[in-house]
Amino acid sequence: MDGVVDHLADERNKAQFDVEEMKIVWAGSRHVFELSDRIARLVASDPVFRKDNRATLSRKDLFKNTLRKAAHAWKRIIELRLSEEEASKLRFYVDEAAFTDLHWGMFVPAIKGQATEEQQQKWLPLAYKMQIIGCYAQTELGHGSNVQGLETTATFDPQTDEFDIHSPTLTSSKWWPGGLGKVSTHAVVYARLITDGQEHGVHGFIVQLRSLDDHLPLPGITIGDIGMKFGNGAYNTMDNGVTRNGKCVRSNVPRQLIYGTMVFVRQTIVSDASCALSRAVCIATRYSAVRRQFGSQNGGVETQVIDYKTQQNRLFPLLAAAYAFRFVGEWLKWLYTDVTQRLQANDFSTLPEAHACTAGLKSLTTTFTADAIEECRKLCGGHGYLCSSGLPELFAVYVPACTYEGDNVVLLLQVARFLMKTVSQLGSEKKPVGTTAYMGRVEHLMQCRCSVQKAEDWLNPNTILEAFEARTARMSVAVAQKLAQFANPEEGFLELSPNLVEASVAHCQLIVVSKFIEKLQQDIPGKGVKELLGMLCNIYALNILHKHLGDFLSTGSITPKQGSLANDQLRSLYSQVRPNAIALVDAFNYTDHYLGSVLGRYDGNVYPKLYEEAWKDPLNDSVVPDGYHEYIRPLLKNQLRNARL
Ligand SMILES: CC/C=C\C/C=C\C/C=C\C/C=C\CC/C=C/C(=O)SCCNC(=O)CCNC(=O)[C@H](O)C(C)(C)COP(=O)(O)OP(=O)(O)OC[C@H]1O[C@@H](n2cnc3c(N)ncnc32)[C@H](O)[C@@H]1OP(=O)(O)O
Ligand SMILES: Cc1cc2nc3c(=O)[nH]c(=O)nc-3n(C[C@H](O)[C@H](O)[C@H](O)COP(=O)(O)OP(=O)(O)OC[C@H]3O[C@@H](n4cnc5c(N)ncnc54)[C@H](O)[C@@H]3O)c2cc1C
Repeated sequence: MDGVVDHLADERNKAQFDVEEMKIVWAGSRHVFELSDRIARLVASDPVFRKDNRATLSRKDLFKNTLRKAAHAWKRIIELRLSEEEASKLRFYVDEAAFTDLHWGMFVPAIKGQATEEQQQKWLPLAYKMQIIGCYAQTELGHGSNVQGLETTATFDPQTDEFDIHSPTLTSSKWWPGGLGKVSTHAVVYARLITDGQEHGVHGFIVQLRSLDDHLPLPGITIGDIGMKFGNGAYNTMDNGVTRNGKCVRSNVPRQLIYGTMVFVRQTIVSDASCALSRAVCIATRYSAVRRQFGSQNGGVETQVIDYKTQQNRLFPLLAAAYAFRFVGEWLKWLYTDVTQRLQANDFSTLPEAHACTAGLKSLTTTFTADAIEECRKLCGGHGYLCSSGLPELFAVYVPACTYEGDNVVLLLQVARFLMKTVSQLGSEKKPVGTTAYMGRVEHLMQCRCSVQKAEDWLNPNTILEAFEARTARMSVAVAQKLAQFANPEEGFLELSPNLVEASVAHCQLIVVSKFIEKLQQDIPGKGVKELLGMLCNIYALNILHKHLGDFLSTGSITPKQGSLANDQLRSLYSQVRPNAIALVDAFNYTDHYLGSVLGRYDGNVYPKLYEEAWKDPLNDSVVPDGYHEYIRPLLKNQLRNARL
């Protein structure tokens, strides 16, 4: 900030905690913080990674620009001999959806998780050096959620020792895979395995799609892009593809491992939610401190909009959620690592819980984040609607996360199956463990009474936890009892699916709250850091309680009076967080390049920069617009009307 006026300096001076230490907590460790900081600055200072022109480029130019950036990123990774961790951070800060996301995020993990040793030795070195580019081709035109309904077949031909991959119908065309449309040379294709005329369910196969010499599709394969997607710029940097038919290599893995890639990617999506959410919150918080409306006395300064309680009530729960998702993401990473180690030792016992947690938390965090980005846009008033605020593009890129890698409702129904199974086993030998351990105390949770008598009582983590546990246990048991009344359980499951989804949401919210509380039990250094995190944890929990008051009241987990006290406590927490708001978003340590927002600039110098940015629009290249002579001038001169007379 040398030589630059910091319009937010007063705000930064108000902070009551050690921001530098909070940056370490947010990053996860000092090592990750230093590495991220170095790579973020490297990307920000490289003109090839400029991204402020995305909204005005045509699709073709946008796509070519993405190819250029991806090639440049790879060049820098090689030149600087970046480690895998550094390279992945570099792609993160380049911040442009591209085929490389799928290559590194799904193709490589699918081979690592599903291929045999021999296959890995063949394919991984090629993929690591980007001598082949891969994608993940599961979804078809006719089926996405219903993986077992995929129509593509892989028929083994013992004569040639090959699998014949066939898409027999239009609906069996692979449709959506990122990177498939224009770039990928290879794909992990999911198809129904057929040997000796017998079907063996859906398996993954590595298929070469394009020639490595001239990039043309191999014989029998038709490939293209599926067309423009939501939002200008945004996810249109990605080629999502359609393809039909093909020959392929082979695969032979246990069925459960086929699901492993989805568990892995869902886990990364939860961490990614905290990034997208924190980014939107950073923009809205800084702008809310800069923006002033009303309240001036005798010509004095007007009120910063961040000081309005309604603004705080909308903004601070989102800030709290960004931290909450960060910590639950950390925990989920640990869970995934643990389950992977067990799977390698042929222990599949924790896979159902890992599946339920990744599916449920992916659903919860992406739904919340997509809604929150839109809320942040509204929190920035009219200027939030400008592309230069960064929020429209962030929303357009982010919102498909509610659909890809599993539709969020379909995923919650998976959690519901897991929950109902857990409830049905209560009282048996099989004790609930991990995230469902609380169900082991179901008798207590069904009849316990919340002890809150005054607002401050809601600051006790055990009180919060018990209220959340009671709500979830009671909702789960109630829906399980209703299910038991159906002669056909599958019919009951369909009929009661809205209630089941609500119980799943409650369970996932409980996980997030409990992992935040667990985080606070760790040793967290730095003046005031733990205190601020404690406030955010309480805001996250009490805001959910307020928003889902109906659940808490109808299950009798709290009384109306206690609900009202929770709300009083929330308001008091907002006042305590307010002086720390700017420092709390500074702790994300985002560069202005990564934020990509005039409203969220670190220095808060919003108005001159908004003005400057507006002049850069191609529409302002000429003072008199194209089309004036054809369409405006005749109108003004009434020439058309005169001609008719
Ligand atoms: C810009 C990018 C930003 C961020 C991302 C960051 C990093 C990530 C990198 C790249 C991502 C980039 C872009 C996104 C790309 C998107 C890719 C995709 O979308 S790929 C396609 C994903 N498709 C799906 O997710 C399909 C959803 N459907 C399913 O998962 C399943 O089919 C479903 C669970 C719905 C199946 O239901 P059902 O028919 O009941 O089950 P089935 O018979 O198949 O199985 C029964 C049995 O298995 C259990 N099970 C199901 N799934 C899993 C699993 N994943 N793991 C473990 N176990 C599983 C199920 O519970 C059941 O068990 P029981 O018999 O009840 O014990
Ligand atoms: C940007 C983007 C990138 C993608 N990238 C890839 C990729 O790289 N590779 C790939 O293979 N796929 C990819 N996909 C596809 C994606 O995984 C699927 O779109 C997703 O799994 C949802 O499936 P669907 O489209 O079949 O939705 P549908 O299942 O058709 O959903 C339609 C509606 O039906 C509801 N519904 C469906 N089933 C049920 C049920 N059992 N009970 C209640 N409601 C139900 C859903 O909630 C939803 O409201 C991508 C999609 C997008 C948008």
